[in-house]
Amino acid sequence: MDKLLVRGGRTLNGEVLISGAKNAALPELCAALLTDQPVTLHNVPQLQDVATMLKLIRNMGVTAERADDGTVSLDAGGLNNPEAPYELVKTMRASVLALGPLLARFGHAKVSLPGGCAIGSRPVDQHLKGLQAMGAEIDVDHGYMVAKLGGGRTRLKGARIATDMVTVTGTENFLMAAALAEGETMLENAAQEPEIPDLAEMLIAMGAKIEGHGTSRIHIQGVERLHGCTHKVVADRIEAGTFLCAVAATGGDVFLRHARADHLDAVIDKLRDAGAIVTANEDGIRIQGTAPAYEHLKAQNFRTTEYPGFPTDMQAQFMVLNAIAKGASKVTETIFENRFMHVNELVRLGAHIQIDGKVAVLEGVQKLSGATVMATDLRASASLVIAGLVADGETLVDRIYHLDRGYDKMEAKLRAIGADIERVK
Ligand SMILES: CC(=O)N[C@H]1[C@@H](OP(=O)(O)OP(=O)(O)OC[C@H]2O[C@@H](n3ccc(=O)[nH]c3=O)[C@H](O)[C@@H]2O)O[C@H](CO)[C@@H](O)[C@@H]1O
Ligand SMILES: C=C(OP(=O)(O)O)C(=O)O
Repeated sequence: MDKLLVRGGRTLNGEVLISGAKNAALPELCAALLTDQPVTLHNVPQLQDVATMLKLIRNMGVTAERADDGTVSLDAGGLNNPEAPYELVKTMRASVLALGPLLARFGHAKVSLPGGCAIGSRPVDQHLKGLQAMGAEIDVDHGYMVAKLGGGRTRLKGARIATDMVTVTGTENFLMAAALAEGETMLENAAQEPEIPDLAEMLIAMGAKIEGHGTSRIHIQGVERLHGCTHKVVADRIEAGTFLCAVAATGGDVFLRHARADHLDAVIDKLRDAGAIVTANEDGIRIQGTAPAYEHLKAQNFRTTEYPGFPTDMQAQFMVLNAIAKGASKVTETIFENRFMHVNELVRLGAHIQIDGKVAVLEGVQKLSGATVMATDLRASASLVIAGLVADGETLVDRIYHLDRGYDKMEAKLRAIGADIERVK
């Protein structure tokens, strides 16, 4: 099993090219299932999750080709097996995004329940509730969501859907389903994460009628057919945020080309409050920091919330900064019930952190010391890599298959800006 060996103590300098967003590419690959015409996606990141999603849709009968420049050409004209088997779904929760499009185009679908994962139980009850409001009959049978249209219908019907909480993939499933439904759909309490408007723009390019995307109320007027399109996947704000935290931690001067500062306001505000220098233009974001963090950064309290609040997907990475910055801080996780799995590993590196329910209480330390640590989920893995970059001596991060699920060539990008990091068996 691959591991990452990091030797800490180097500052980072230079330029990093930020890839397309995992959390936009995955729903957008599923959106191609809505039409029998060719769809081309540019800027698709090279990730394990994308490989899994391509496997999943090819298994349905979709033709999907990937070029080295990040272009993926899809043709769901021959889709004849609207099914997502457990073997593929179990490694990637985003497979639930196949349900809305399959149901909308074929009137039936069979998608394995994704199950829980390290960060929490992650139920899909809201997805089911919303699709049922649109006229779907969904049974859970032998671990599968078996969905069909009820009442002799040939298409889903528009509906008003108000979810109990803000759900990102739920909003995406409803957007895709409603695009081909009969009549109007109003999504209340919709997610506003930048990946939602990016998906909506792709659907509009396919002929969908959508208004209000990027706000909490999205209106969709269903159409009978969608056509092919070409779309460029938005830049990955979480990859960019991860590099921002890495450079703030190690010190240095790095430009993140293609990163969107307007998608990272909450994180950039906290970085500036901590003492890092962050500037941005339309080409990307520049961060400048000075080592050691303990002398130049002030720890920040923060609380994860839905966009535009502080993203839960940045909580673990920013926590490393608090662990090595001067002062006490509190980090509150409000989205997932079990997203502090990195804390014990950071403590093994010398961090002072205690967990009290949803709150992690930290006291900054002057230095971390390298050790073997275990990655438990995607962003926890990234936080351990950042910790390794500043720790004394060698840090070996085990189980990095979690990292490979969502970061495009992370160690190569870090090495190019001066990190001492290598992949070992
Ligand atoms: C592929 C993708 O885009 N993943 C992102 C997406 O996950 P995902 O879309 O799975 O996360 P949600 O926004 O749905 O989850 C938010 C909260 O709602 C709960 N919930 C959600 C749906 C439901 O039917 N029932 C329910 O109880 C979840 O357990 C969680 O506590 O948004 C999360 C929150 O920003 C991010 O961490 C993930 O990186
Ligand atoms: C939790 C994440 O992803 P997923 O929803 O794919 O598990 C993430 O990107 O941090």
